[in-house]
Amino acid sequence: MPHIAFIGGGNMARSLIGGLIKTGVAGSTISVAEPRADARQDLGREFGVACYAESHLAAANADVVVLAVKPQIMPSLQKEMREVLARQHPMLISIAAGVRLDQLERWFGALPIVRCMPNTPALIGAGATGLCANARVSPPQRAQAQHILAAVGITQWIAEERLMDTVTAISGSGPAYFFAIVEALEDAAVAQGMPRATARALATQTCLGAGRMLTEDGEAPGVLRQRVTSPNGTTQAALDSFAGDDLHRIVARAVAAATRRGEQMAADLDKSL
Ligand SMILES: NC(=O)C1=CN([C@@H]2O[C@H](COP(=O)(O)OP(=O)(O)OC[C@H]3O[C@@H](n4cnc5c(N)ncnc54)[C@H](O)[C@@H]3O)[C@@H](O)[C@H]2O)C=CC1
Ligand SMILES: O=C(O)[C@@H]1CCC=N1
Repeated sequence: MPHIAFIGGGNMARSLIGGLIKTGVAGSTISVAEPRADARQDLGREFGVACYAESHLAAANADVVVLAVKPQIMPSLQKEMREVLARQHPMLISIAAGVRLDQLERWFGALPIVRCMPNTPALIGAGATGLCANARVSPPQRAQAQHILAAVGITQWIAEERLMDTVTAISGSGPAYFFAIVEALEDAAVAQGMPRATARALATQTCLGAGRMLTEDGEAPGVLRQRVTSPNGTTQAALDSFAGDDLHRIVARAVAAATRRGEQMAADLDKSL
């Protein structure tokens, strides 16, 4: 069993650890570095993992080190981690938005590194993760990285690293877009006089139903859309309204803004050094 160390024990690390434990990974093969004492206590109690306040202690025996801190924190880890990483030579897996493979190599050394982007549905085993590896990652390490992320949902390898910012803009941030649409549907129904609880229940279940049809039916989204749309019916009226407001352009602009923000976050890290 490889030993996995998580640096950062926040939301995403908790999701990944929970997923790994559910797939049968022993808590004793996982360690976590987390500065917040209450989070350390919770993780230890819930999953039986060893928790440390200092990163180099968590990484001491690790074959795989998952970097699960905020992007802005990442460069500050190098001082504490460099020695243990040089000794252990683990595979690094970064889940930080924006942060590029060349930056990770510069901060942490010539290691096998996988940059990936999961999302919060990982919490319930329904995550979507894009992964991208540097040339030092061996085929078994690639499989190992995929195995860790597959514990919390589907995985897709991304050949061109620049597209990792697109992954962030589509699936990393994506859950928030669907939550925003449910909020908007709910508000629209409330504006027409429906009680909020009823509106929320209907909009939420519709989101779940549409998501399940997309994943279980195997049909393209356009085909599923057409099946709802009776000629000259209610759906057609709503879709015409969306088209009039140029929904595709609205979505493309939002995705471009998220992609640019990912690129900008990495550029800011370059400047801050
Ligand atoms: N929240 C999301 O939807 C997604 C987040 N991500 C990425 O995951 C990473 C973590 O995000 P979250 O889990 O949401 O954040 P979070 O804030 O819940 O977790 C980060 C944890 O790192 C800890 N930390 C801070 N300094 C540390 C240090 N020096 N050593 C060890 N731990 C330290 C914090 O106490 C905190 O518990 C970020 O880089 C983010 O870009 C990736 C995909 C989705
Ligand atoms: O908003 C963010 O920056 C992070 C990355 C993807 C989802 N949340």
